[in-house]
Amino acid sequence: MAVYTDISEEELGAFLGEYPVGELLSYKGIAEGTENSNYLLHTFGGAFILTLYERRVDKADLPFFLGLMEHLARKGVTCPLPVHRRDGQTIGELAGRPAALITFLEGMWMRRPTPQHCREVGKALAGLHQAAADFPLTRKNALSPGGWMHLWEGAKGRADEVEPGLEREVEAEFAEITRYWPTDLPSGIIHADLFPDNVFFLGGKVSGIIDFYFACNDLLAYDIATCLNAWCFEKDTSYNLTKGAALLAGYQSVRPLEPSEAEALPLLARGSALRFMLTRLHDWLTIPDGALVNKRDPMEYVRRLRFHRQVAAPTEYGIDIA
Ligand SMILES: Nc1ncnc2c1ncn2[C@@H]1O[C@H](COP(=O)(O)OP(=O)(O)OP(=O)(O)O)[C@@H](O)[C@H]1O
Ligand SMILES: N[C@@H](CCO)C(=O)O
Repeated sequence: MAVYTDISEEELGAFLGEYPVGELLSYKGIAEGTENSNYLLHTFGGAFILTLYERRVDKADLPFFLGLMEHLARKGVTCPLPVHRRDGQTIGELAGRPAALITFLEGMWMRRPTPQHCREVGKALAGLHQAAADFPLTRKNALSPGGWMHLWEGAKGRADEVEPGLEREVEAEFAEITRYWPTDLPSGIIHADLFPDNVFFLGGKVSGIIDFYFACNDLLAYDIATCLNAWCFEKDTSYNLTKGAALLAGYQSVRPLEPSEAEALPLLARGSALRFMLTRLHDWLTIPDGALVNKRDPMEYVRRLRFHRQVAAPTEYGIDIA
């Protein structure tokens, strides 16, 4: 459960007074997510999500994240819309935290995505890349190779607590991945965390995309690599080629990949696995046991890293190279 900050009915009522949403009817903490505190609210005006920004979110980035959601929604991507206060602002403050109110999206996230879901998410990702292309703000990816090193420096001394030998293994990965990391592929705004819990479905179709708090400017194909990691592995860490092929075909039905992007997939997938392993490792070592947060297992991503390391060609991900 990710509720780091408790709020009282009185302070919430006062906060909502600034918004044209009517009187508060009910609110409760949401038992999912890891990064921010989220509450589901019902008011006379409808259902909303209240987010209090914690830990990794820099307040200075909020205009980028919230502005991006408005931009995407205007372009037909179903994502939450930030609610404007009466003074026109979308960012307020509650319980000492920056806070925003966004619209509630209907739909369910898929605990067990099928190849058809993977195809739909591939299409949705390409649509997002296209819709975001003319968003005027930019944000550097804080979790690209420079940021990974920062996380690793803080965690490596204790990595062997998670699995003996992990420190040496990850050191070697860093050296390889950063040495060959591409910089000249098509870039734009990426979601950067498009995991199944951030994509809602209704009737087999994507009904909404949430959680833009890692969005940034980076390589478009890196976002695809993250989706392959998040959507196309089974519980036993076997890669599901049918799901991978469906996700890639879905993406390419909207935006065909350039040959250089397809070529880079194994390395991008490796880098993306390293990135999620590192944030998980950091959290694993720093969040106290018993905190009301789901700690995610870094080893799931170490195992993905090991898979990508032995991939010899992008076709092993199921990509159709014309
Ligand atoms: N606009 C929305 N409409 C409906 N439900 C939402 C919305 N935004 C968030 N939620 C719910 O809140 C949960 C947590 O939201 P979110 O993923 O943004 O949190 P987070 O702490 O950033 O999580 P993550 O670990 O994925 O980064 C979601 O899984 C979903 O159940
Ligand atoms: N999607 C991330 C957590 C939130 O950023 C993970 O599974 O590690």
